[in-house]
Amino acid sequence: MYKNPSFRTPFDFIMEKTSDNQTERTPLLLITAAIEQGGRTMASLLRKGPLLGITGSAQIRNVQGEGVQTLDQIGQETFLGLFRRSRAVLSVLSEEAEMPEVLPCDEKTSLLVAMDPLDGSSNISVNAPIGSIFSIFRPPAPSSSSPEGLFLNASSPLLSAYLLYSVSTSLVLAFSGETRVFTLDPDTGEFLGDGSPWRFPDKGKIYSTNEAYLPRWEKPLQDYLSWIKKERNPSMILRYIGALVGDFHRNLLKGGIYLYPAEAGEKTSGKLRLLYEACPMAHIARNAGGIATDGKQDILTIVPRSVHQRVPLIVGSVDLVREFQERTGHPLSGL
Ligand SMILES: O=P(O)(O)OC[C@H]1O[C@](O)(COP(=O)(O)O)[C@@H](O)[C@@H]1O
Ligand SMILES: [Mg+2]
Repeated sequence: MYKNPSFRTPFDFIMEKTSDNQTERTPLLLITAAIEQGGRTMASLLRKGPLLGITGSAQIRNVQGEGVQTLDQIGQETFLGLFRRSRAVLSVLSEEAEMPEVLPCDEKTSLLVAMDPLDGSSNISVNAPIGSIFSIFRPPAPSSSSPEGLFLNASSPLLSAYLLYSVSTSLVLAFSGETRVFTLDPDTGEFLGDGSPWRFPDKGKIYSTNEAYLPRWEKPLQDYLSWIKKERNPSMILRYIGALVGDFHRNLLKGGIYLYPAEAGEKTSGKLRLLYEACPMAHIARNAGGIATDGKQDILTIVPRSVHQRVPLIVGSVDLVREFQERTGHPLSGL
């Protein structure tokens, strides 16, 4: 198969961006390689899906009380095993485990990984897009705190990534001021991209949200949705996949805004988890010229109170998120 010689790999990206940061180069390369390997494994399993009997429920509930799918478990074991073997990860926090797991590591500069190994679980059984999400943090100094303390005191992500398993498998990496998009070549196993930074396009017109929950939203949010539908000029269109990775990716490529706000009742802090869903998407958005907020505050400035903390998330193109903030009464300052 013809390979465009100008294609670049995640390895090239990290090498280029760490030319003046040799200390973190090795752990970042090892961690990125683990994410790529996990992506290849997951994509290859997903190609056969129901034929392998892996698209059903595992008949258990996770620490958050949510039903666990077989693929949630496979994702957890796959990525955890790869991070363990990398010996570059000090601790892994996962949606699928109550406490962060401390791993054996060689590197003096080992890093922290927070992950949602399988995002969009409800899409598995219907063969719709799903993903895996990662944020990589520097451990706080001194790094002798408890496993949870490591994550609660870490600063904003150093590198963020997601894998999207869909018509093809995409790997999106945000690091050092750039967001880059790579595609898995299933023949060679390489993730390849054109080497250019990705920016949210101007003038996006997509909004993505589960409108079924609108009756439980705060009034300013309901008014914003009503304004989008009846008055906004130019008008917008609704697209919702129901997997954060898929919805975010479409909006990143086409321009749009994703909303999962707080709700009255059970989801007073929203649904998405700060450290391994909202934070990585906020970091990827920021590196692509976008913004993320919980409605009042930039997601990247929120200091976590617990490792599985949930937050409302509004993320996307800068103009659309600013417009949302202005119309709901919390204009973002300094962004
Ligand atoms: O069904 P809802 O409430 O719209 O939820 C969809 C959201 O829930 C999630 O699926 C949560 O992900 P998990 O599969 O990792 O639990 C998000 O990816 C997605 O945006
Ligand atoms: Mg998720």
